[in-house]
Amino acid sequence: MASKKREAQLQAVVDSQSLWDEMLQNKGLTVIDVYQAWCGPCKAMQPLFRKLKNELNEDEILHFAIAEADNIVTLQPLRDKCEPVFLFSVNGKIIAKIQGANAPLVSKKVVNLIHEERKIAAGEMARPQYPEIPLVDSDSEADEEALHESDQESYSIAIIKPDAVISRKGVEIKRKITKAGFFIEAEDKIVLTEEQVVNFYSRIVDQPDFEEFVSFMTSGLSYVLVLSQRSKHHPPSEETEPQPDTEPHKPSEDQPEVKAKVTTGVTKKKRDSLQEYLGSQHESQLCDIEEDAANVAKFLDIFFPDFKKIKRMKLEKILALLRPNLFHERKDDVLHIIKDEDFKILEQRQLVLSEDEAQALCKEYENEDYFKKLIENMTSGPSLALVLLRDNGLEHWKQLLGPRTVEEAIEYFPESLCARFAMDSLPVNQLYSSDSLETAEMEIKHFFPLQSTLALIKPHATREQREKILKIIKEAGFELTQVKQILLTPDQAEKIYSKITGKDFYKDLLEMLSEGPSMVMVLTKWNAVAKWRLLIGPTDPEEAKVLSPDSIRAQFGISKLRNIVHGASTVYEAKEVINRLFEDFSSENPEEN
Ligand SMILES: Nc1ncnc2c1ncn2[C@@H]1O[C@H](COP(=O)(O)OP(=O)(O)OP(=O)(O)O)[C@@H](O)[C@H]1O
Repeated sequence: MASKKREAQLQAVVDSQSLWDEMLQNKGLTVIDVYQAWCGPCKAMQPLFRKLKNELNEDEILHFAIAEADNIVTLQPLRDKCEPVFLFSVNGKIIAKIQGANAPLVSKKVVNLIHEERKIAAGEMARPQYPEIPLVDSDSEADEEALHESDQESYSIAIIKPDAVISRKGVEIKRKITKAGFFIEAEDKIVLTEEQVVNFYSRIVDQPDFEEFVSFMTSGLSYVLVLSQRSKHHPPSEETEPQPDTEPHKPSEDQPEVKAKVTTGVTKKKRDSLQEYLGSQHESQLCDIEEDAANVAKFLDIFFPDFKKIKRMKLEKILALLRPNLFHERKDDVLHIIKDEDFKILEQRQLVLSEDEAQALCKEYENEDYFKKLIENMTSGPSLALVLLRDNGLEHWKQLLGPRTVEEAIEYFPESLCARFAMDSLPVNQLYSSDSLETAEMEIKHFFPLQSTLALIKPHATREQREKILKIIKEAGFELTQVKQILLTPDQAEKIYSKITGKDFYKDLLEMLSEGPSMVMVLTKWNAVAKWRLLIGPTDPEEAKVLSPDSIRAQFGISKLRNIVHGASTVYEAKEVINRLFEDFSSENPEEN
């Protein structure tokens, strides 16, 4: 397991066109790992490169480099490749290319080329006139590109509108869409911005009530879905055709099967029928579908800019834990490694484990004679629990950690975190990993239980400020569970502010709330009440600017009264207000439930 630092020593980092041009001045052979920013250089090949470097011992004529395709114009044709590409440059000329981490082939190529260089230097052979190879255009690559193109064409984008979401019909519509043979490739539950609505509905911008329509579309949560019908491996099957005016075929038990049944060959016909099909199901008013390939490509960029990247990934959420001694002594070192290894830390908390929790997390050691000592140690002080996200996260974390005992780690895997962070206090790995994704899910639910809070964007927020605040909310990892834009009545305001109705500024508060609609939201995440309070900052924006300059109130608040947002103060208050307020909202639309 190589750290980034060691990689950098072994391979020169080429991350700009000028460094690329400079690298081409190398004498002899340079083996270049061309990588994409989102997946990083190919770690699997690094032991091979290190071995070749040591065994061939030709530092003057054998060089290794990593080059990021996105930053180098010459490498443009290699952008967005999902497998690693290795280029072989001899005296500045790219003479060979190998796709995929094919260690035997790469090794053979390097050994042959270095033998040639040795013979040339010894005057035993003339330098072969290898042609410079093009970076693309092999048939297989052209095919791959075409395949990506056709993949893209087979997507459509659906928007399930706010009235459907608030009346809880969104889930039902999604079910009907999958029943009609579509696979939901990606989805998001968001409050659309004005720009997104204008873009998606550009064909109707000239209609007289368009402005009103935009207000409605930006007033609450919508679902945005990326749908596909493609399967490269199954022949067309008449059976799977949806029948717009009859009951559609039986839903598949699981979505991948739905995906596997349909084919590119029938895509167009089936796609044409989705809007019609939803019409026959009386849902077409609640859901709009875009199928035009050019528009779909544009909307993918708008709504899911990372769609292509994420689709190729296997993003996995895992629980990691630093046992008490490690947390106490070397927390920062471990956190640096976690970040260097491209894990995103979604949540983290210190906690003193109960005996039951410690026993559950140390189950793998329960038959060891040091088990009792281990449990004592685990419950003796705070541990650090983390929720981590990464492509192939579970496997990567396990590999980084190495074996379960220090003895084994030191003997066989000295670079593993188990060996590097070994401590006298315990013979076991100081870091914990869930053993499977299922366990990870259960552990995350246990250590990071979800909580909801009530939040409000006050009427004086401009549309632009509201959109920025919603973006901050999303980026902070809150799920927008419910959203309703509403002109709060004094009764409803009292439900939110029951604690302060006796204050002398309460009248002003009511007056301010009557100036226009507020955006009332339920936000959900671990520790949501406290996290939201932290994000909004102190009541007085002037104080917020000093104490918490990045907070929402510091950025957008005007005065104590017009401090842009509200948040419930306690978990109890949040629960009470959400129940009372949203009960109230649903009784406004009884026919919708
Ligand atoms: N001194 C004041 N003058 C004018 N308005 C005030 C004053 N203090 C509070 N408010 C208004 O009343 C709201 C509720 O006041 P509270 O004391 O509960 O503050 P808070 O808990 O920080 O804010 P919130 O409950 O809105 O999150 C504040 O958000 C603010 O709009």
